[in-house]
Amino acid sequence: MSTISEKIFSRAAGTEEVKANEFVIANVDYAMAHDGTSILAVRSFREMEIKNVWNPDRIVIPFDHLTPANTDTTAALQHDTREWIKQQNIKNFFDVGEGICHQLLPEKGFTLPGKLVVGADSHTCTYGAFGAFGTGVGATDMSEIFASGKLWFRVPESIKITVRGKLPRHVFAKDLTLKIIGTLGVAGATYKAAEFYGDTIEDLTISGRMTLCNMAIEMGAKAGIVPPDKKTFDYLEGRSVEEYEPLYADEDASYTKQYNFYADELEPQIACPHNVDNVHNISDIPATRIDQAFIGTCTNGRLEDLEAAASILGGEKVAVRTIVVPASREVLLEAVRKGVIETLLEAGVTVGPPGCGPCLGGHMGVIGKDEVCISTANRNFKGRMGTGGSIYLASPATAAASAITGEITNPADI
Ligand SMILES: CC(C)[C@H](C(=O)O)[C@@H](O)C(=O)O
Ligand code: SF4
Repeated sequence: MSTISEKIFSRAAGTEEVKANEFVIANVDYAMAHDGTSILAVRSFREMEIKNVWNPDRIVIPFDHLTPANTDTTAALQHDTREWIKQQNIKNFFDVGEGICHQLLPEKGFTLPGKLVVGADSHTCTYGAFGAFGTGVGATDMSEIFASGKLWFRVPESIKITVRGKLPRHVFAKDLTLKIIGTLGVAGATYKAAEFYGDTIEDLTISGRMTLCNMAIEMGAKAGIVPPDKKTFDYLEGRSVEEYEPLYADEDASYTKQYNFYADELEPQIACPHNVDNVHNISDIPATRIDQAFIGTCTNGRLEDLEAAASILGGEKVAVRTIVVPASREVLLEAVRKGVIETLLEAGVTVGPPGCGPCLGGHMGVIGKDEVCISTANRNFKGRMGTGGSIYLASPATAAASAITGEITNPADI
């Protein structure tokens, strides 16, 4: 009678049947740090005066947050980290332009069902879309993993979220995700593992499941997990770096809470400033002008997202500056091959290099103090994209529709 998380931790800790709330020391299957956090993890690793990392092949480092470097300070720090990566013989290093960590680890086959993947980034929970236990830690914890390959955990309790029905036209995984977070609240799943079930979840594409699991942390969850199925195995075919064994919850697994959602009547959702759980039906939002639209990030920067935007923007012109940042080189290449980028460029969109782009306000689309941005990202905290400004979170289709009119707009109205 175990949940998926209990099973993964039993395997990773090499103990029989660990239960929620037990403390374990787990072997980490893959460890990830990006340019922002590897710098700090390396600093603390050096302070430990340990010579070599535990296993260079199990460490993955994408440079995505401030790439290409925005200042000479950033450039110098990145240079130092690159040197350390070379010296440690870490081959899984993805430099400028390869893409966002949470897109690259799945594409490169590191996020496998039943595995424990820990990242020095809060949205590491994205990997639950593949039936892995993916979770974020701070840079100091990451340096411990670099050194030993292990980390202690309190095995989380689990909640069960079941979604039934068919998402209407113009309503996407992002809208469902916002609905769930709006209902549970930013602390509604604190330190819980959220397992997702139901025909709506089964119908979601891999990309949609990644959007859903990506935002699990926004309701406080330690992980968000979709049980792996044929779609998962098909995606991983030809990508997975090693064998894996999918793990599923037992029928009588114990959940501290169960929630039910219905997709049939859902309309596009908007998370209004300045909290991710300030979620409303788009029809309840008063006329709101925008200055910028941003489509990208580890939440919504995949091919399917760019296609959804292009299907709205095709033959139209944007009324406000509109920035599209593909989540990875693979996404960008596919979007070029399929003519999606051409459609976006013709509509007046600015396309940036794969990476986080302006998501956390570092560069390439920071907003002014009184400006309003509609964004497909996962956070709308005050100051997230600049010292001031307001951020409305939405799906790529809603962001694209709003870019055309210059105010928050339901894609059904275009
Ligand atoms: C910079 C990094 C530590 C941070 C995170 O952990 O999430 C960033 O990716 C974010 O989205 O705010
Ligand atoms: S795209 Fe945004 S949310 Fe995702 S890892 Fe980068 S900064 Fe964080």
